[in-house]
Amino acid sequence: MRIGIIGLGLMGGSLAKAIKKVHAQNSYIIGYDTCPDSLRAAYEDGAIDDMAADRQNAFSSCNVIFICTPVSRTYGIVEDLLPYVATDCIITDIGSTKYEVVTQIDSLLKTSTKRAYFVGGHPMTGSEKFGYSSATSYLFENAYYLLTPMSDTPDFILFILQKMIERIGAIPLILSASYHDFATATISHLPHIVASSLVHLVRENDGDNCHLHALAAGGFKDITRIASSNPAIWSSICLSNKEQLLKIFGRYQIILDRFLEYLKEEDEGELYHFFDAARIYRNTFKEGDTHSSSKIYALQVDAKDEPGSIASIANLLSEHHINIKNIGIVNDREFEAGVLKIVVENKASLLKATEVLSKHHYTIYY
Ligand SMILES: NC(=O)C1=CN([C@@H]2O[C@H](COP(=O)(O)OP(=O)(O)OC[C@H]3O[C@@H](n4cnc5c(N)ncnc54)[C@H](O)[C@@H]3O)[C@@H](O)[C@H]2O)C=CC1
Ligand SMILES: O=C(O)C(=O)Cc1ccc(O)cc1
Repeated sequence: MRIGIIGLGLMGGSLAKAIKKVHAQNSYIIGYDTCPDSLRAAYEDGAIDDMAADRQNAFSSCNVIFICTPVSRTYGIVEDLLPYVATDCIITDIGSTKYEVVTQIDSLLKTSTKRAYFVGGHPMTGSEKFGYSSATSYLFENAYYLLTPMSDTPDFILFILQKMIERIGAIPLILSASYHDFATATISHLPHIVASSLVHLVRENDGDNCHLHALAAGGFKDITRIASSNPAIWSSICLSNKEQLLKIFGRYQIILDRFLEYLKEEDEGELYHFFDAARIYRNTFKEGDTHSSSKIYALQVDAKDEPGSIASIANLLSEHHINIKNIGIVNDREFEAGVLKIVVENKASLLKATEVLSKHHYTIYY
């Protein structure tokens, strides 16, 4: 299969690496990025097989093209590409908003003489990091990958994309574009705005001694991690999901106003209930519990903040034939001592890893 990837940052770079991991023999990836350094880095890494010199002709042989740029760029790229793509080419994107892009491209395709398909996509995974240097081959594992087909998208087109998504370890889920935008405004876009506004609150209220900055730890760092995300990506997301964001902002304001009322009234019972109801609901979100058939076998282990400590743990597990599926530093910890999250293949590997690491005096958490 010949695959095009336009935009080789965190998401596009990760996609290229993930496809290469599972399809190395029978995939040929042509990449393009307006940033020459990202394009060259992806090529030198072997994540892509060819560097497109331009955005148009270079993709004419592709069966599937993924657009992995800021959402504001997607429509223009499809418009430029369309005259050059092969008949029956599948074009998809991975942008965080769907309704605007899908509606505009639907109109474009309906007035075009070219028979090509567009299916909106959105992997529900990522991080506050950005750029090709942060791309990993395992980003999509066990993540929901939302698809928002057009009303006339043929089943076989959807089937091809679903299979590709499953091969990179993600879980395809079909939604309407409008419901997608409502859902992501609520669970992702508004939380990003809240995180950035909390950072502004500290910045604007700190004194010359910077005490607020020095004291902010634990909960503040947990809730504001995503404020470190790429501003170009997030301003583009907000503009593209303006209607749903305004709606959900209004509902959020009602909750804040309710809280303010309880506080002004010194209503201890309602204040208690406010925190308790949130606590109970929050505790029903299990980390990594995305899909019943994709149980994650993971443990967390304290790693010293010194060179070689991660390698020692990885070597230890490898010596005992324990295959590591995923490994990463947990960001949302109160202290900086470093907790390493390790995902293994199955329950037997998890028990063995626990035994081996305990024997070597590592502290383990689940
Ligand atoms: N960051 C995240 O966690 C997630 C992001 N997304 C979506 O993925 C898309 C990409 O985001 P990231 O990879 O995080 O951003 P990024 O900033 O890491 O990468 C974007 C890349 O697109 C390139 N680019 C920009 N304009 C271009 C153009 N006209 N032609 C070719 N390349 C161009 C940039 O040079 C950059 O390398 C966005 O639409 C975002 O909404 C979706 C899920 C998660
Ligand atoms: O880092 C995080 O927690 C994220 O929220 C990543 C993310 C960013 C944008 C998306 O559209 C989906 C996921």
